[in-house]
Amino acid sequence: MTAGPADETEIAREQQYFDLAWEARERSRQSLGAAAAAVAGKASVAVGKAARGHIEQLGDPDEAVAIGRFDPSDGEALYVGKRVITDADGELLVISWKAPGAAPYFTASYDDPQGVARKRTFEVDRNRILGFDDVVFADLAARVSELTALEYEGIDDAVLRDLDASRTGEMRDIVQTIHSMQYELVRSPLEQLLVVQGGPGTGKTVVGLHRVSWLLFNHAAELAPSDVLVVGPNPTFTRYIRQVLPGLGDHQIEHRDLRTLGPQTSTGRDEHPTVARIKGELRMTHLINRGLVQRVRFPERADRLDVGTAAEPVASLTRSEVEEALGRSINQARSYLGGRAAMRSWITATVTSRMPWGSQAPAAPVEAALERVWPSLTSQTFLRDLFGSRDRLLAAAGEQFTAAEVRMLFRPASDRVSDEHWSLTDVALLDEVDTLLNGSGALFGHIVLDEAQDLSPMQLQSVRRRSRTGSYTVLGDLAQSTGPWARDGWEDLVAALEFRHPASIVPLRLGYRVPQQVYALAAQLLPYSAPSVEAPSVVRVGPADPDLRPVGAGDLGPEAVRAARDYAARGLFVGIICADEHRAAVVEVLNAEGVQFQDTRGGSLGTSINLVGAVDAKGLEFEAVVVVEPEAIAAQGTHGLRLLYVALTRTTKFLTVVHSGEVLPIPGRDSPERSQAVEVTSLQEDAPGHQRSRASKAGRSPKAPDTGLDKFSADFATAMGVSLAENVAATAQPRLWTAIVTALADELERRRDK
Ligand SMILES: Nc1ncnc2c1ncn2[C@@H]1O[C@H](COP(=O)(O)OP(=O)(O)OP(=O)(O)O)[C@@H](O)[C@H]1O
Repeated sequence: MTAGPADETEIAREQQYFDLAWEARERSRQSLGAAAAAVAGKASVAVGKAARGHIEQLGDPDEAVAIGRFDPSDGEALYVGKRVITDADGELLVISWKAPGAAPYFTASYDDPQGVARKRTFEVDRNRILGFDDVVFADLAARVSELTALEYEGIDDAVLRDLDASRTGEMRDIVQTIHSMQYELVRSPLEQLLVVQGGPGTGKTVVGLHRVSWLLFNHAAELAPSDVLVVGPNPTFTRYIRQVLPGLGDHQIEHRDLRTLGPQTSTGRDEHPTVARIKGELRMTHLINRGLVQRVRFPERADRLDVGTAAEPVASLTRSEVEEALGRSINQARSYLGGRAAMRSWITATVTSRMPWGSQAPAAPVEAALERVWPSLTSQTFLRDLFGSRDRLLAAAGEQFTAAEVRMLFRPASDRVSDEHWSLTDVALLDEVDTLLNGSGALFGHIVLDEAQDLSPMQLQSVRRRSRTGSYTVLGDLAQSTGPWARDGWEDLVAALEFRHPASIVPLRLGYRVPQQVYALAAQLLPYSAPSVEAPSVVRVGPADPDLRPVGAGDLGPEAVRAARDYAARGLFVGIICADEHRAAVVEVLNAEGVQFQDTRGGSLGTSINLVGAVDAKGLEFEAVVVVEPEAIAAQGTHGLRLLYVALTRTTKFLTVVHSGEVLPIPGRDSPERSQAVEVTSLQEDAPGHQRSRASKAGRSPKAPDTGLDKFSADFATAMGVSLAENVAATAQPRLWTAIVTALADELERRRDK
């Protein structure tokens, strides 16, 4: 934005406020620092810790004090920032974006200004104001018929600027530009299983993370940071997102990925999809359960259990008394190892009672006898032994698996358990075993599950067992669902996770990441790969059309590297996405040409060129993407076209497709029932009013999805006499809001029940 003379005066005025707030914040930092230093090394560790915690809450000294402000028609302007700032007298200078009082900044719209006359979004360089964008709601309302699609949807220049900003290997927060639809999800009640379905780049991940921050602020009494678990698909993704929450002032939140969601990390064992599919099924819990119980047994062909050796006998227990004790311990035990401890106590007590008065059963012989009837196991030793023995598998499988399935599950066991290779599906099984061995582990009050569309029932069970409350935010896109457990609906996931609280499935419909020209290409896959999924409306037009480069099969690697190097030379953050079969060819050229690159299989992103497998590209984004040989990506698994859709939708700006086969290898493309074209227009280029008429043509309002909450929460607030001023006061009293949200949730539940 270019500032005119009037703007210059206004910027100077705003800068004064920014300077004032900055000084107040830095004064707080100094006094907290002094308090922490004063108690350092003394007994008041808690005071020092609290002071340091508060300093952390103040954020970076370079951070701008506010992201924007809004002017109520009948009151003073309110500045909204990432954190609360008060002056020396405790007066609020900046309210937190998470406070209920800040809601109008995000939710005011031209047809429901909510008492807001104007919303201003600042453009800053650290705490220096460079300019601002104003939305004057009265103006918008007066020219409804002329609104551009962007204005209609509430997308302003600040959003477009943000989307054009450079990308690195770390996701950033979007506090300043959270869209009203996204905000409704961010602040929707804690007590629910919220499933967010949205196309690529609709903001599911950022929304999920901002929701965590919002929940922690507004439900501080029920939810501590260490009570929140964020689960992503792989370590690269987790590294990509893990700075967002600390940047929002929320530390100590646990991040895990599916490869580490168990007692043992996956070591990348390759597995046939049919085997992976079987191992993802819930009947595996029966197999594991039975397999474990069968490890507890009196030795065959023996009628006594001797404690001690032939040379040094201690005692001898009969088969029947031991079997009776085993049965009792199994029935009463809460875990395998708990039962084993009970059995140890029984052997010790029984042997002691048969020894001369005053003697105690010696520990080592008792342990050896115990090991023969109730072996000590770890999850890894148990599963290695189970999969490595056809007899054990057959005995555990019972009627629930066919002989062919048992054959598929069998694999030769490694000599040492540390040499065993574990697949991704093994992790969920090991987790099941771990729970049976040791009982439940840590439980969380809220779980965010990202890229949830691919999870197997066993993986969902792993997630479910970590939930204490049934409160989840589940994020995913059915059109990107691939792998052995690809799904076309959310019903089974909801059934697997839902308990205590109701589920709601809410869509996100605006595509932020992918530019219109690129999405127009990718969206052609949708009618074939995921016909029931609606394409998002893309927000903006990109800088270039997709660059499609036909080459001979032998030139795929060199051409892909050439394109990537060109992008990197322009300072862009690049991803080369290919099928596994082309990885080696690309690596060879990269190495031969001495190109620095990051192979994301190592678990992280580099800052320039990254080489990414199509499956691992999920959730990631780059400024420029080079997709290598779409046919090979589409041939990976039964949902290859979905995988290609993922690969084509990773860019924020440029896309090059290097191909020797077809760019969009769609089988049966010309069949009439599938030939409907997907029209992808960008809101940015839409003629005035176009978006509105298009939306009404499709029979839906372009406003936020009707969760029933919007209107109701407005009614409820009015009924309770919660004015804007009181909402602001609630900034300092999050508990009031908690009460409102709880009451809202109760009321919603009551209505649902009716
Ligand atoms: N309101 C917004 N303002 C600015 N940027 C946004 C907004 N919403 C989303 N974005 C940006 O759009 C991009 C995509 O967001 P995100 O990764 O959360 O999408 P996603 O729906 O999870 O995508 P995928 O399905 O590919 O995993 C990110 O760069 C994010 O910062």
